[in-house]
Amino acid sequence: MATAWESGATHPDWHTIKWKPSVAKRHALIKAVQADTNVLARSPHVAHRWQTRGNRFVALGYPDIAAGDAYKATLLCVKSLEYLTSPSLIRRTQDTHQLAQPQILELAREEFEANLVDESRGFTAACKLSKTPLARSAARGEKRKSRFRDVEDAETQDLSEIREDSYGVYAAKDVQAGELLLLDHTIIGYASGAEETINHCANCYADTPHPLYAGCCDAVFCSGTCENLSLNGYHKVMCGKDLSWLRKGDHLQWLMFRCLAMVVQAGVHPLDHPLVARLTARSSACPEPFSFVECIVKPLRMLDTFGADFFQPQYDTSVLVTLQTRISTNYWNCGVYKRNQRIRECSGVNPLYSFFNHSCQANGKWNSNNSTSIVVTALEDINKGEEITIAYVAVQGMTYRSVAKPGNHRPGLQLGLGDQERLRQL
Ligand SMILES: C[S@@+](CC[C@H](N)C(=O)[O-])C[C@H]1O[C@@H](n2cnc3c(N)ncnc32)[C@H](O)[C@@H]1O
Repeated sequence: MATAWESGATHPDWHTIKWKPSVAKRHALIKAVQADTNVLARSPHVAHRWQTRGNRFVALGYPDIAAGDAYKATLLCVKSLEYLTSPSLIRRTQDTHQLAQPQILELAREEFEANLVDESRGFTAACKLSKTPLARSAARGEKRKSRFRDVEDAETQDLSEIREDSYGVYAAKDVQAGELLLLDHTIIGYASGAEETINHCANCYADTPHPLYAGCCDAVFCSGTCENLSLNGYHKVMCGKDLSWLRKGDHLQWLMFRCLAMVVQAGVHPLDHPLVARLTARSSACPEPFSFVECIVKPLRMLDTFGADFFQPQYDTSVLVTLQTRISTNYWNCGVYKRNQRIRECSGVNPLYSFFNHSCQANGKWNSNNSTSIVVTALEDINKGEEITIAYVAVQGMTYRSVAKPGNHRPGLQLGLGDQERLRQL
């Protein structure tokens, strides 16, 4: 169009467009179209302007002209997506969600206090949650977002000078080398290679010789714990759905899948779910690669699969990207070997394990135990009140060690007979 559009040059098509505007509305639309046309002459590469003008043409009864504008808007969107999917792009995450929820901290504390407790046998919890000075140096110069704002930590008065919001796991009692410290099941887990076994637990992927049947589909579980975690956590929204489009072996994708199923089934804002709200945010100084398909297309398709309306504000792109970043900051991954053969690769985001800080001279050791459940044991005697750290990187390799076969453990890692018995029961 060389000049501003003029009404009357062509006739409206009221056969295709059923709704006729009032005279006043028509005048307003014509003025708006002329203004749009002038703006487009100056800035022709703004997709939404073409779309807006196209919508006005539809309302005025010119669907053919509107189609041309809509097509130009589409071409511009495709072009900008090509730019946005460029592999050189990285995400500088701004984790801006406010998590001022003291109850999240309280819940995590209660979970630590209840872990491995068996009053009839006199077993008490070995771990507790407290503020840590470890991340202070890492946080220096950067204002960290508070997840547990307004919480007075009475137990850590001696650390009152610590302002950063970083937590760690501490010994709740004196523990001995080799002692079992924590058993942490999770909803957010995945294992590749598990399909080769006859039966594997649909929640934690452990080999399951005595399966419990879900009833609704052919899923089986290794224990009542996993059955509860699955059915009450995420299974209902994914049961019977076609998942063939999800790539096998892509761990982060499957962790996101479980996480989204969990928040949809719970019907809460993804970042408010207690298992997400507790996760530490990634420092904005550590950007991540961006992939249009992985970060946007797949999560939206997952939400659609679960029957969620992804146009709702709680599924905004910034929320989904934050969720993904939280997962990638807190997930663990390890290969499982049997007679030097890699038989499985497991990964997960575990609700209690995610509070352990890293040390190259760790006093604790983690093992995924051929499933997505994490077992933490003491590598040395640890005094009550000492921080329990683990090595995030499994330098020694994660060899296949069944808890039922203590001979497979490295020297110093043997579980006591009582611990083996406890693990079998859990
Ligand atoms: C899995 S979380 C560990 C728990 C975390 N401190 C919290 O408050 O939830 C991992 C994050 O903790 C911090 N962290 C863990 N070990 C650390 C260490 N040795 N020094 C500094 N920061 C550490 C880093 O911010 C890391 O991204």
